[in-house]
Amino acid sequence: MTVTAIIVAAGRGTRVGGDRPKQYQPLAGRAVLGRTVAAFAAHPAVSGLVVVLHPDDADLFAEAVAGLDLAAVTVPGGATRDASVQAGLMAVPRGTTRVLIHDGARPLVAPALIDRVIAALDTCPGAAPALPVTDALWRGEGGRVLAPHPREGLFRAQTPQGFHLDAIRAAHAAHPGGAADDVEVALAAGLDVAIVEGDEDNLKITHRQDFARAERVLREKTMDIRTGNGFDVHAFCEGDGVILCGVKVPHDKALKGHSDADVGMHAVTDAIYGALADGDIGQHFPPSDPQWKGAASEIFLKHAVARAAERGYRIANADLTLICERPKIGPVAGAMRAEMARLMGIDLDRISVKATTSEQLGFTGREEGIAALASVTLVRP
Ligand SMILES: Nc1ccn([C@@H]2O[C@H](COP(=O)(O)OP(=O)(O)OP(=O)(O)O)[C@@H](O)[C@H]2O)c(=O)n1
Ligand SMILES: C[C@](O)(CO)[C@H](O)COP(=O)(O)O
Repeated sequence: MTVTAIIVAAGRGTRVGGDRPKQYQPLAGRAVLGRTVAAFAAHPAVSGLVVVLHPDDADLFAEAVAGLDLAAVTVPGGATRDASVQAGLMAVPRGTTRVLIHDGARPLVAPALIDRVIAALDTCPGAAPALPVTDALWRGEGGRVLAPHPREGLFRAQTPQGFHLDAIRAAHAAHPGGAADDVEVALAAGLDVAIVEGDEDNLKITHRQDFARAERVLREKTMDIRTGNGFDVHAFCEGDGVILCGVKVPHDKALKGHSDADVGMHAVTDAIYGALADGDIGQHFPPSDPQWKGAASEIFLKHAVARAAERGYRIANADLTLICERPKIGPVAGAMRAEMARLMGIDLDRISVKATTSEQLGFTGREEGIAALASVTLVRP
């Protein structure tokens, strides 16, 4: 079984309008047709690709698929959709036994939907995705409802519509033309067509507002949640206080470091870089660089927060644990949270600062320094 996808894209997109046909207009930064072609090119069960183009669109097509490693045949389409499908059917590579006929204007087709159509062709000469009609239906005229229309047994047809090649070629050859889709052509030839489960996201860009709908779907699909962790240690030295989370805490020692040695803020900063897979503080602010000597650590934190925002992430929450016998953190934890929330531009209930001793064990137990451990979650909606 060798499957070829035929993507029909020779229409003019008159209902959408614009300076170029809808399939060449950008959808979240990438041409509609570039997305459609990429979906089939990446599908492991699809070995051939035929794209049916309007004769005027060669340059637009080249631009739409630039950067894709594509082995596609392109052919000129006709004046109607079914004429374009017929042109595609004549151009499929030798050895093709099954074809998937798909609208170039349906860029959000999912691999699982393609799988369902291909699987159904094992037992039927035709298979197409569809969704049952769930709204009530009426017939209407002149802005008035004439009568309800029964919706039982009604489906909304989608593509790709799959067929055994010889059967659909013969069906198209015998059809007078004017069919809405290839299932209509197949049925006219007496072919059996299986209905497979469609997908609400597999919408067809038909009107201008469909771009906004498709962008919403894409945003949902690209939602990203990341977590990062950070760990830091600073040793005590002579002094009269430490800076923790931007708050000066009185103590009989200070923390030693190239910057202000704010161990808590460093751990949170590294957790943000970690979630972004974007290195660590030492990489962005090398200790060998004298300009960071004694620097306030909020410079580092604000840098990491800005890097996250640039990539479209917001900070969902940060959780910091300070490990030390002294100074006591409880009395100043509220002030630390408030300062961290201010610096990170997040609500107070998204930042936690807590502390533990190490039961007098290890270097923190011997009061040689403070350790800090942080987790951060980033969300890109
Ligand atoms: N002569 C045609 C007409 C349509 N199509 C393709 O068939 C698919 C479904 O058609 P439709 O959404 O109606 O696209 P257009 O014909 O371009 O839209 P309009 O009717 O608004 O002009 C589209 O991918 C379209 O490019 C085609 O290849 N050849
Ligand atoms: C083939 C099709 O996508 C099935 O829903 C649809 O019929 C083609 O688009 P058109 O707007 O009907 O031309």
